[in-house]
Amino acid sequence: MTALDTLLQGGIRRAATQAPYLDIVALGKQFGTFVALKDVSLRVREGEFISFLGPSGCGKTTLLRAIAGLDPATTGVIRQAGRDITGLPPAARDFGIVFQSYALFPNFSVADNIAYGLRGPAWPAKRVAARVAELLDLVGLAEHSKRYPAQLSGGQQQRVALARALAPEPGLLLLDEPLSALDAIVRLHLRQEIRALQRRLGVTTIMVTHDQEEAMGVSDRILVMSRGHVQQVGTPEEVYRTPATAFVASFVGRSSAFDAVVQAAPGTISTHGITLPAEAAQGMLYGTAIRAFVRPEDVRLGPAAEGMPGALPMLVTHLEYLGPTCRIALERGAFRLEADAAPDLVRAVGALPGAEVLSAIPPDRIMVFPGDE
Ligand SMILES: Nc1ncnc2c1ncn2[C@@H]1O[C@H](COP(=O)(O)OP(=O)(O)OP(=O)(O)O)[C@@H](O)[C@H]1O
Repeated sequence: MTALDTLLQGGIRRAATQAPYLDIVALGKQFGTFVALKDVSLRVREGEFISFLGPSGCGKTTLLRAIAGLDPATTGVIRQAGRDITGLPPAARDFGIVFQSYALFPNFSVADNIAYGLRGPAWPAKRVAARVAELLDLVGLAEHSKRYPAQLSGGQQQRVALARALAPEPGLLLLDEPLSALDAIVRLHLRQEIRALQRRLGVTTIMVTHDQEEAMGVSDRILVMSRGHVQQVGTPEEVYRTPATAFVASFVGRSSAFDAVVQAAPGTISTHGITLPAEAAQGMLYGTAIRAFVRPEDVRLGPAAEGMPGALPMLVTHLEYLGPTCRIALERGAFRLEADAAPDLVRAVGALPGAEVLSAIPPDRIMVFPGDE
């Protein structure tokens, strides 16, 4: 073993044994008979940025509110920094929170809004003033400290809300759809700012969002939820490339989905009379009904498809020019695929509506899941 190996192994051992900063164990939440969260477990490392992603009503906000103590869980345990906080009221917990609707005090100036939580003996006036000045700088609003919320744009108001949440130096920053009310450009800009700020401060952060691009763009890991269940927890690349369930494959990123059946030859599936090699089907029982997914950027066209197993001519039925790529709808009988290709390639292979192009899917790029999932 080299010195580097020893060092790496030591690091891995330390990471594996390090207690999580936030430890959520078998959390459940019921509203009457309605089960909003079921058996949710998650370990968040110190300094990590985690997003809760899922469709409307899946339980993301309920989970965030349980962590904050705003709506305590029915069952399960939550530990923060080794302390069992499950039964603690919000005021006894250590977090800052930002909501979608800025929730600023309209009759307080920007500076007073930020100072709002800085009370008690630990915060003499001088320290408050210094902390407010520091945060105004941090969120780029030093010149606006005397303004009132109504005199600020939506993005600026959300920066004030962020500064207010961070002011008491909480161990945990909770963001509940913080960007949803903003327009697309401000939204993109602010999400990058939030991430940069979070990295700089090293504050453990959880963000609720239903926008997958947002979650992919800023998170260390994403927790994907559906109907109160955790579907997968993984890095953006893991949830995109190796989704754990059919739900994750269809919810995260674009894909063409089709029903298929596992064939007798190992690693092959068939759909609408077409046989395709699919590595993921290897080891699955002959005759198993599956749901398959293919990402549009994985479809090979023209010369790139030549000689690939399963390559077949497909009819171009529709073409959308999107700037850097074109989105192409392909069809062969009832089998339909969506493909993304650079405009140059589209021109080179003549993939125009009405034309046929040779198309293929690399066998390792077909994601398959048992049909009843
Ligand atoms: N106080 C409540 N009483 C009854 N049901 C509730 C309550 N709060 C939430 N629910 C239900 O729990 C489920 C999860 O709600 P939650 O707000 O966590 O969803 P979400 O994933 O955050 O959705 P959205 O993105 O729309 O905010 C929903 O079906 C919702 O109707």
